[in-house]
Amino acid sequence: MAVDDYEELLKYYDLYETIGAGGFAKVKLARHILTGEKVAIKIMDKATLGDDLPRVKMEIEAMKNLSHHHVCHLYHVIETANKIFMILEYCPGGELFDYIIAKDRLMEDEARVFFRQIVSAVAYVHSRGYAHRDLKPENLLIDEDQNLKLIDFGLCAKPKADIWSMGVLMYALLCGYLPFDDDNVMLLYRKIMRGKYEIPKWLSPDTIILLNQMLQVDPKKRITIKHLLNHQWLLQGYKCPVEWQSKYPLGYIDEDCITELSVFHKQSKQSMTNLVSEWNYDQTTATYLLLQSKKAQGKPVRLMRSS
Ligand SMILES: COc1cc(O)cc(Nc2ccc(C(=O)Nc3ccccc3)c(OCCC[NH3+])c2)c1
Repeated sequence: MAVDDYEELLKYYDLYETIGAGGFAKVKLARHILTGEKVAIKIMDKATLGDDLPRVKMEIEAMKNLSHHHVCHLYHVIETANKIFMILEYCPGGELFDYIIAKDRLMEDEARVFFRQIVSAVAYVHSRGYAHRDLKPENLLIDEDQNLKLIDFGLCAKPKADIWSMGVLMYALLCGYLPFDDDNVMLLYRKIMRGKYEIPKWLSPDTIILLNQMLQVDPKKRITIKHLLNHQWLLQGYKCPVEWQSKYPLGYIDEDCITELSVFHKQSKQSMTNLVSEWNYDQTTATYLLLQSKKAQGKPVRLMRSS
């Protein structure tokens, strides 16, 4: 019989339009019924995924270990006979890529605001023992407060390999095009390995120094994430180094959210705390994290009572 893969999803979420369709996934807008919060749902078909299924599992496992204000949050995972649904943080500002194109290129002080957020996210991801390995303007979304959120950990792995990509990102922010580009893959590869790139006249001396330190062909000569955090280019206009620690660390349990959940489910606070602390990335995890997000946005920490 035709198994309805959407049955469980539709218990908890109202689905709206498709906002993105990539290789083996599509992303739909949705609303979490109990909290009223908007979310993005990445929908994958297991048959279409084929050999990419392990990548998706790796990403989901990595996301369960990442909780940071500049990393897009995973709230809930639903797996059915044919589908995998990842319920993700809502980032309505679109891609950084489109933002740069729309403005042609960014001035240094605007680029610095974004780049500090990227360094913060990557330093946090590395501190958790992961490398993103696919850092590019398409994988940085803007949220409703003009803050960047790192997405798509489908290529993430344990070794660290992100510094060079951040050099390419910083160049793209300041120039509006890539430092190494060629339609012919072999010629592109040769340009990358030579490590030579055009320096437009509008780049400041400090900018050129930092780009050179990140785009070093020899990884041993490349600047480390630790030295990036308080590099003079990132400090200009700011007094403090880049803060990379998470504002709401993993496993943190918020009293107000537990209280609302225990009242709503007519459970004791202790049993509610125990259930949330299992972090099953099920409806309980989603409801708790979305309540926490409401609190962080200054919204009432309330669940919808069926009218
Ligand atoms: C960990 O976060 C991830 C992992 C991943 O594999 C994919 C995504 N993709 C996302 C997440 C959120 C959105 C989103 O909220 N978009 C949006 C919302 C309202 C208006 C416009 C866009 C997302 O959008 C994809 C289309 C953007 N070009 C992708 C996150």
